[in-house]
Amino acid sequence: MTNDTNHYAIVVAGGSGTRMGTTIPKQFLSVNGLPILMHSLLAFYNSASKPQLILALHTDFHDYWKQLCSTHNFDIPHTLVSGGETRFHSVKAAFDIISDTNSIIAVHDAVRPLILSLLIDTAYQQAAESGNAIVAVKSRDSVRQLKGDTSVSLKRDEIYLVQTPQTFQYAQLKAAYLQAYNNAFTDDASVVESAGFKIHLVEGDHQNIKITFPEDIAIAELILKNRGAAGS
Ligand SMILES: Nc1ccn([C@@H]2O[C@H](COP(=O)(O)OP(=O)(O)OP(=O)(O)O)[C@@H](O)[C@H]2O)c(=O)n1
Ligand SMILES: C[C@](O)(CO)[C@H](O)COP(=O)(O)O
Repeated sequence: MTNDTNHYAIVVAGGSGTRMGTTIPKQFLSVNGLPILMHSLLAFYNSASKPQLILALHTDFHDYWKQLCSTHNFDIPHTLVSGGETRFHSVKAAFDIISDTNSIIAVHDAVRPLILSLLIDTAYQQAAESGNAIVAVKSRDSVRQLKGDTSVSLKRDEIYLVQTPQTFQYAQLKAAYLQAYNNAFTDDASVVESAGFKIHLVEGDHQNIKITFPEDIAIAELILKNRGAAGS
């Protein structure tokens, strides 16, 4: 990678949030007075890597998003694309508008609003060196794997729980997202691995939670409050 490598961030927000169970998809819910999705975009905007932002949103919510931006005076530059049927299809739709083959691209769940800008920068740096960088944390719990009607203990030091951002050199994502969709693709690392690339983990942050269930909103607010108190 050369010094003129450009950074992009694909923020995927095309889901419907069925497990959250709210009328409005969870990425629009408020955490500390700001929609979850805006926290995520701000983390990338405030990073030293200064990526160009691409936001994948279901077409039905484009006007709603524009209204929210106006309400919150949210004027961070970003390109809006239409999300797809699954996360895979949303990532693909966003990736398809990138033509810069010398770029490094981070893919991030809009619903991980607590991502730290410093970790984003580490991920871009590591992807520049290794081809990709997948943010993940070591399991803090003991882990067992079901095997038929019994279970076996696994070495927890060898178990990583995968988060986002997941960051890649352009060529890896290009090859990966040419593949047909497979429901074993639960994240970008699984898609890129299936295209034949070795996956590189970088140490993540246990506070980089994914907002999935209602209680996650309260947890996120508490973490932000503690961060604010620590910074004051
Ligand atoms: N068709 C889809 C499905 C998911 N996502 C995004 O992928 C991220 C992780 O997905 P998840 O937490 O599973 O979100 P939902 O699919 O919305 O949630 P649920 O599975 O509970 O319906 C979210 O930011 C979500 O908006 C997306 O961009 N397009
Ligand atoms: C991409 C991801 O957030 C990594 O942990 C996760 O795989 C998304 O899974 P979900 O089933 O869409 O919540």
